[in-house]
Amino acid sequence: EVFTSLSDLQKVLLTEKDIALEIKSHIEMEEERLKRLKKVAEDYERHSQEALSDIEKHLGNPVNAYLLVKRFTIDWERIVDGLVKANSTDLIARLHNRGSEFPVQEDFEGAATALLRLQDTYNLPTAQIAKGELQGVKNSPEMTAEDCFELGRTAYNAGDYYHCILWMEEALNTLDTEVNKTADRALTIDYLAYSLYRQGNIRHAYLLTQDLLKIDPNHPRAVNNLRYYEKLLETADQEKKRGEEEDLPEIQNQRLLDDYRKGQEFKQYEALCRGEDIIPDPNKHKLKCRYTHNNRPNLLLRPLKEEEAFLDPRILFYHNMLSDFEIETIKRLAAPKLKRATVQNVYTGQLEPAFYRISKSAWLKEDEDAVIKRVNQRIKDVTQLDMTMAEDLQVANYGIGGHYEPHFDFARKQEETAFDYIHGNRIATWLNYMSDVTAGGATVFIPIGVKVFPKKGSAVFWHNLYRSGEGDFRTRHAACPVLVGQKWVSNKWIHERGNELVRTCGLSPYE
Ligand SMILES: O=C(O)CCC(=O)C(=O)O
Ligand SMILES: [Fe+2]
Repeated sequence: EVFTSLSDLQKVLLTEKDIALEIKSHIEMEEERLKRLKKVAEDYERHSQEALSDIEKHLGNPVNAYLLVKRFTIDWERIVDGLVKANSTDLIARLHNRGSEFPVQEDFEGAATALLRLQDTYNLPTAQIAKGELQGVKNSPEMTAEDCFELGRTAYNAGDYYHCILWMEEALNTLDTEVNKTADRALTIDYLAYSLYRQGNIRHAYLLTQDLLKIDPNHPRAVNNLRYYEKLLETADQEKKRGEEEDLPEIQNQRLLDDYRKGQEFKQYEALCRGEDIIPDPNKHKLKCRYTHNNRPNLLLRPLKEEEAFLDPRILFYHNMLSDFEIETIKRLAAPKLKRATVQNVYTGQLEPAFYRISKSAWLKEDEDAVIKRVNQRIKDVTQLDMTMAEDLQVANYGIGGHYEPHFDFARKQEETAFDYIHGNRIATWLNYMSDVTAGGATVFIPIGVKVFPKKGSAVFWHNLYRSGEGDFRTRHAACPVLVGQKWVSNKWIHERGNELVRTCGLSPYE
């Protein structure tokens, strides 16, 4: 699955370069082959001309007879095998034999789904995406009618008629402007009409199907569909007991959402990702920033700039956490180990990939490199928490539209399997941003309306648990889909055990 991380897609670009070389060398070979094949044709032509000019004399010579037969047997096989058969099967095998860097259908569907997700989350008009404009950033070519069509078809195959309508309409608009048409108008209308019907626009489906029949009068499905839509319209008209033609209603096209996505939280999550202020922070004027060193030798020499992002729960932002060198080292160590991120199944305790978390991640141990040790030490110095039970440093790279939907970092009571008693629950999260993200990719805390935008070298820190060990539900957070650019993060999950005397209980469970 190369679509789940941009790091892997980078390899695909190199593959593309190799492929160009392979094809070019193949063409050279083929040109050579055709040259020799042409010589064979000329030789046959010349030979037959000579022989035909005096057939009897020619065939009267047994050597000639022998040679003629040989031309059609022994020589012939050599010619067919060596010169007539093209070697494209070899080429195909060689091109495909490149292992995991070769994107496959699943990757295409992943990339298509990601584009549609970005369209929804960031409220992007279809025409703008087709023009390659993403929130004012333009660095892709315009999509052809066929590019739009294939996106619509992927949506269709997933039963997503909402996006199918948007993209088939875009395909038709683009077709109108194309000199060299890249898509089939009839087929596009076919998909569009049916999707319109599925979204409850029978009259529109009916009219479009009529258009389709003008292009292709014998289209078998269109003939049947037209009759079917006609019937539906008749019944609808009878029910309304209205004889008169009414105006064409506006197209209805509702986004397809499951129950969770229809709910309040998901709406708020998407609004936060777009940078909207969903809950004004009443304590905004009280937020402070300072240099922090905690009297630690390393930090005294290099204090961190600490900024409060929210007071309760306390969310802290650190401006100068990692150096470029440290970031490059962490990325370099993690790149070969990146694997599709998994989440723990609440019921089985098993780790499995999930559509709501699309990124690749790797774990780095402290002894792998001095940089890891140094970064871990810095986190310890700043948070003053005990790290004995902390998890290894996790590195994540988000792919096209990569995201992590709202979740808690701590395990809830019903997920007893998630964390053992030796380590305890995840008391706190330290999250390093290891790249700037051109657009999108914020970390958002939904219940409190906080959004943190990644900045290379900076970090955020928060406690997931109250001092009592109760989970703090206000820390529910998410990683918004990356709209433009790359997103690399690394994080350290710190656990309860060892911190009993560092972060002691208060008087109430919720402080
Ligand atoms: O990448 C982010 O912004 C947040 C990641 C996160 O919440 C997690 O990995 O648990
Ligand atoms: Fe998280």
